[in-house]
Amino acid sequence: MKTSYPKQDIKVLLLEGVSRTAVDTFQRAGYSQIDYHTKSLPDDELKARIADAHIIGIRSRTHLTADVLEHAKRLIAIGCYCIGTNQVDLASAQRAGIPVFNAPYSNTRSVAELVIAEAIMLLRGIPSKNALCHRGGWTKSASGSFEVRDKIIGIVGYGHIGTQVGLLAEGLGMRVIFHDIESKLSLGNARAASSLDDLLERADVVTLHVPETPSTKLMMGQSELAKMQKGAVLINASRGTVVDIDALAEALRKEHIAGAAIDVFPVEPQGNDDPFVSPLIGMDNVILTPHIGGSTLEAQDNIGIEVASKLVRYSDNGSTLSAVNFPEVTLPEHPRSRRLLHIHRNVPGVLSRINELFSAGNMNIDAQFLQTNAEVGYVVIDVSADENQAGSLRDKLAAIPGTLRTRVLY
Ligand SMILES: NC(=O)c1ccc[n+]([C@@H]2O[C@H](COP(=O)([O-])OP(=O)(O)OC[C@H]3O[C@@H](n4cnc5c(N)ncnc54)[C@H](O)[C@@H]3O)[C@@H](O)[C@H]2O)c1
Ligand SMILES: O=C(O)CC[C@@H](O)C(=O)O
Repeated sequence: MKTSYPKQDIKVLLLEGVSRTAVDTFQRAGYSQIDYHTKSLPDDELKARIADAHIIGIRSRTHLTADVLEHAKRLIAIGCYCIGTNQVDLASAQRAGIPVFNAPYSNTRSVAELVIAEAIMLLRGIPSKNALCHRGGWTKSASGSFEVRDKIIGIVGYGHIGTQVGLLAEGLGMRVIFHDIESKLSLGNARAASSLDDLLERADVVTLHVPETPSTKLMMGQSELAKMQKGAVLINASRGTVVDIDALAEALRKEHIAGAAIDVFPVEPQGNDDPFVSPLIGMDNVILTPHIGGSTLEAQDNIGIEVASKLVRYSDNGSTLSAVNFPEVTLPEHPRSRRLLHIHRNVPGVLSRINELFSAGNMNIDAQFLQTNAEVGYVVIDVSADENQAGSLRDKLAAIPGTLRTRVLY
């Protein structure tokens, strides 16, 4: 399909070693300018490269702050090749008329499998036994080792990952309780706890699956850790900001918490060559992993295709289905029409100004799609017009007060 801006001129910046399936997906769709990096970029370089990019793909290490987005003068879309989107200033992106896409389920199963494996390892006390064996020690004893069968797993955040963990845990004979701020359908025999405290007081394994938000920041602090049963274990594969890591280190030192598996940290290294620093280093009863909960080849390959396909679809067709910060519009193909995209601040009068423009030009609208949220309106207009008319329409649309962005797709 021919687009107003030739595809071969659309610059795609892919960072943090997203799967090569993303590159293949762009290439198959006719995009050839792909700037691929295996790492995240230092702030200065990120600002310099994003200034030129039309599409950017990142994982969790690249922070697209308001300041960085200020430099992104040509950017039309952002792809997070992961579930979490907390690393992007979603409100600033929206204000700039830039939709953000992610892969909401592609690594769910990978995280859930790791969590179950860690629950078994922690309840058996394997991390400490493993560490001691590596030092030439031998602790052949059942003391402090338990089956997971019939134990209670407490899931904090009963969303996509939390529910998968619950189902797998139930398959192992665990009893499942959960806490969520939303009312949730219990799967299998899972039961909602009456509160976070209730969950913490009852669970043998507490596992966290909440997003990074103001309400989850340090939600597991000193007092919450103290509410956990003595000898219980904690798993965090959500975000590093959710747990007060110093308080956790203290609870582990005091042996109130028997063990922990931590995949995410308040501060994570920028890349694989940078050092990892944490108060948990050296604790034998802690499994430390470098934010790889979702890092399986299956998950990463699927994420590469899923997010790249969403970006291609938006760039080629204007569809914003499943954007996380933007009005969602699913669009049919437009083989015989010019398609005009108009993104504006959601203030009164913009739509009537747009429609006035078309009636004044005596132009036939073949189809019109509109979706709004509190901040932004997204109108897509398919119109019978030649290339020049469409170009002049785009300029007139761009002049409407409140306009954030306009594009023409031919
Ligand atoms: N370690 C990894 O590699 C990895 C991989 C994937 C996802 N994650 C993280 O896991 C998080 C969860 O993923 P998901 O797909 O299950 O998300 P989700 O949106 O499906 O589920 C999150 C759940 O948490 C609930 N929640 C939000 N705030 C809460 C609060 N204060 N208290 C209790 N519940 C609350 C929500 O209502 C929702 O049900 C992601 O946001 C991401 O940060 C990490
Ligand atoms: O791949 C990543 O960097 C992040 C993985 C995970 O935290 C997610 O949010 O999906």
